[in-house]
Amino acid sequence: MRLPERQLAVLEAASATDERTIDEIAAETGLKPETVTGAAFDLRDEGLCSVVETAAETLGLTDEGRRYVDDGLPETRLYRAGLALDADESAVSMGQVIGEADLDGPEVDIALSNFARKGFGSIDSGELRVDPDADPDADSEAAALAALADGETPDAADAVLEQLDSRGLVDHGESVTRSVTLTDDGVDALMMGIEATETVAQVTPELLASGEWRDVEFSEYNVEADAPTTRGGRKHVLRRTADRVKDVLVGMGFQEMEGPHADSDFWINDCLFMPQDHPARTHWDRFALDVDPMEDIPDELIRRVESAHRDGWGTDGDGYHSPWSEEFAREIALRGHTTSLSMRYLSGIAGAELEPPQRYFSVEKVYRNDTLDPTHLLEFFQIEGWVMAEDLSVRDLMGTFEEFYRQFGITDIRFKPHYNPYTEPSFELFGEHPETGEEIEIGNSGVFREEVTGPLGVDCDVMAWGLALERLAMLTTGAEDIRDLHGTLADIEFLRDAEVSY
Ligand SMILES: N[C@@H](Cc1ccccc1)C(=O)O
Repeated sequence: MRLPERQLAVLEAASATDERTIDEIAAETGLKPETVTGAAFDLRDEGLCSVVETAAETLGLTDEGRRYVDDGLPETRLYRAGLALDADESAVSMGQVIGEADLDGPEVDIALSNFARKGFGSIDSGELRVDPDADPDADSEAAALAALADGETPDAADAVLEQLDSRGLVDHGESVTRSVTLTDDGVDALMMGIEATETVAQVTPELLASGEWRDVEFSEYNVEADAPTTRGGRKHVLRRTADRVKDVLVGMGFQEMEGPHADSDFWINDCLFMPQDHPARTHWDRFALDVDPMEDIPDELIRRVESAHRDGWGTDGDGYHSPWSEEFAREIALRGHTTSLSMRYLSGIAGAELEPPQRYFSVEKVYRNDTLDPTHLLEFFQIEGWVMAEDLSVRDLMGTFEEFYRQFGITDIRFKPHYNPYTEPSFELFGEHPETGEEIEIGNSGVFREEVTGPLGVDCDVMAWGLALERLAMLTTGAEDIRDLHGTLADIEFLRDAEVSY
């Protein structure tokens, strides 16, 4: 039997009774591990050996963890800066210690909370004192980080590793170990004697020029060899979710709306029968812009909207009887919802011909002065939509959502009665988070009141909604924190792999 030299070397290094790993064989033969892997697969294909793969969890460091190995843990830097400023003698102002430690951004909070947790000292009324007996050099978390950085298994208690993990410093990976064992055929072949053939891995100009290429044996490509993962650019998962939403809605017969991000309060709120003293319209919730008021709003429409606010419209309700200012209505702000677009289209000023039935949607950005948290961003995307038809009922609304969300594999949405000044009845929508099992709010909806449709000149039913694109993406990707999806804290590893399920 004849075999390429390296296959023969691997065969001779393998054993019929012990599993030998690729690394062991590589060390023994002096071949590179990837060459051994290739040869082992070739031998397996010839039936001369078997290859078994075992996966094991590996621990490494995240970028943040690696940074701390280089620069020191933030709490340790805080402690040392405190010592340098004699904060063991008397308390020193926190700002000064933070400056000396050169801590910035989120690292400040990280430093303070861990400083306190590790008993490095005390913090009281903006002043910091370090405990001279504390010893950051003996810190088990720092030692475990250093071990992980060196690719070693840290000799640390589970609690220490859990702590590092919860600080987001540990990267969990998987490594595959391949082991080779001789088969009976392999043993027989070795006993009968094998001759080595020279193989050539690469064609060279010399081989071609001399014509020698005709006589040599070429090694085969090993398409199973490990290769580094290459990451090309890809569309952001939110953009892919938005594209998918558009496809689904177009498939359901909807047309797309577009319009300004900065709009007059008239379109954002007044048309929606939102009283001018509503909390959402006050300066702390609204991003007001210091620009000229909007001129081009049809005068007759302004009068009709004003009249709905002052005296009511249609059969029930008699308006707010509170002051209504045209000046305020013309002021410009960043839209807090895209229902401003629905108002523009329903009024006809967007140019659409509106005989029922009609269906419109948009997937556009909105702006709210909210507090950032796992489910709130200051800028996010709304999936706005409305259906105009004679005699719509709540079943139509629920059925539309059920059909829409089903396209994303979400079949368990729930409805909760709600209140909006502009719809009656109104419903909030909830979906269950696939990872946490929590019910999260995914949208708000309802049937527009006569006070909204009447002044716009619409005399049939209009049901409408605003759904949160990011929340939909949380349900489809399993992201637990909306800030992992976009913004400065986005999780790049997550974004590289996240798929839009449907
Ligand atoms: N504008 C509402 C959503 C909505 C639109 C249309 C009708 C009802 C509700 C929101 O932002 O929450």
